[in-house]
Amino acid sequence: MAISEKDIVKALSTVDDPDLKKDLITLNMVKDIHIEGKKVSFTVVLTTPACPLKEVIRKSCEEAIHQQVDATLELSINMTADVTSIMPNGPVLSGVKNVIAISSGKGGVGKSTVTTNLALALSETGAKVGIIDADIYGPSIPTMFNCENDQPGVKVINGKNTIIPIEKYGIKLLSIGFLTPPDNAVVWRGPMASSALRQFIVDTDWGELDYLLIDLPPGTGDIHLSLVQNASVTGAVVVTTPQKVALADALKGMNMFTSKQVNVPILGIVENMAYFTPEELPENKYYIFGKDGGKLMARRYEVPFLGEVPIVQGIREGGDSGVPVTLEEGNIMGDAFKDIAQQLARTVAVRNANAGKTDRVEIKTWE
Ligand SMILES: Nc1ncnc2c1ncn2[C@@H]1O[C@H](COP(=O)(O)OP(=O)(O)OP(=O)(O)O)[C@@H](O)[C@H]1O
Repeated sequence: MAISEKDIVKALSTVDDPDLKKDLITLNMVKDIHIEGKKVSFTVVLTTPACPLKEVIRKSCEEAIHQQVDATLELSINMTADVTSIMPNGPVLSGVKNVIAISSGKGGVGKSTVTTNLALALSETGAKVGIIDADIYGPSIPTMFNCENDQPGVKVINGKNTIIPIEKYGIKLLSIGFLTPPDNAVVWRGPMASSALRQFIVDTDWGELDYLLIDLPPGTGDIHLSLVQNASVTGAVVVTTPQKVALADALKGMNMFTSKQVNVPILGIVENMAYFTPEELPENKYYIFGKDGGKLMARRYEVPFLGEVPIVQGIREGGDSGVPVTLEEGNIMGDAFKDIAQQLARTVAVRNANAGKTDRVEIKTWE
């Protein structure tokens, strides 16, 4: 008997996406089914190009069809990805699928290092990525991307002056640091900084992006408020070191995002400087700031733990030289960031599949 498209759909409706816990047909992930005699081809559209379960899903599709339809079919499965979004398609950031806040309670815990390397790791999987460096106290993204002397462009689009981000290593970038000379310490006042961030969000041509990462100042303040008022934020990543004082501050940050008025979900915790390890002796681990603080915090507050990064000289050097470790082929520290990026992309996909959009915040001040 000839095989029909219906038979294939029926078999694939028994295959679940392990993260999203629904079947591929319900999730509308199967496209372009073609049948020619014993040859069957179709495309599975995953929700993240970084999907570590790609091969598991492919195998499950093969098994389902061979077991339920015909064991002799010749299958050709094309695995692609289309990052999901819960952003409203309004005029603001209309081509941006996910806005992700990268935050920390304390300063100096490695928020910009994590933002930089996560952006590069996400981009390496094929995603389109941008960064807004909104850290008014120490905008370090231009240094980490070795573009301190670059200037974003301005173009008139639809009669309006529009900022064109600079592009480095395939990442679109804007930094509050581009607005001030590198050797000139400017004290950003709240309203001034908020208005700069607003321009980066509202008056910038970001084009099509899967992820726009926002490197926030440490703590909570006007910039955080400005972000959630101007953009619909997919979620926040909290970067912390394992010691008690950092964790206490990280918790305050988490509570701000999840407060009733702000209502931005926590996508997960990254534990940076989890331990010190000499690069030549990676099996030697020294827990100088304590052990597993971020992991335990994630467990306690029931938020995803995205991964840990040790203190390694190369990470600091990569940040200072403007060639982040993730760019270095075969660098095991780069692999740590790649794992975290995969986890983050998965968490975003799960969040988008299960929850509604985050509304922009209408409040004017924190309560
Ligand atoms: N895992 C790591 N190993 C080694 N050095 C690191 C690591 N993470 C961050 N650093 C270094 O620590 C310093 C502070 O990091 P970074 O600027 O990323 O922190 P931050 O939290 O963004 O700081 P700020 O509070 O100024 O925004 C930088 O010199 C960076 O290279």
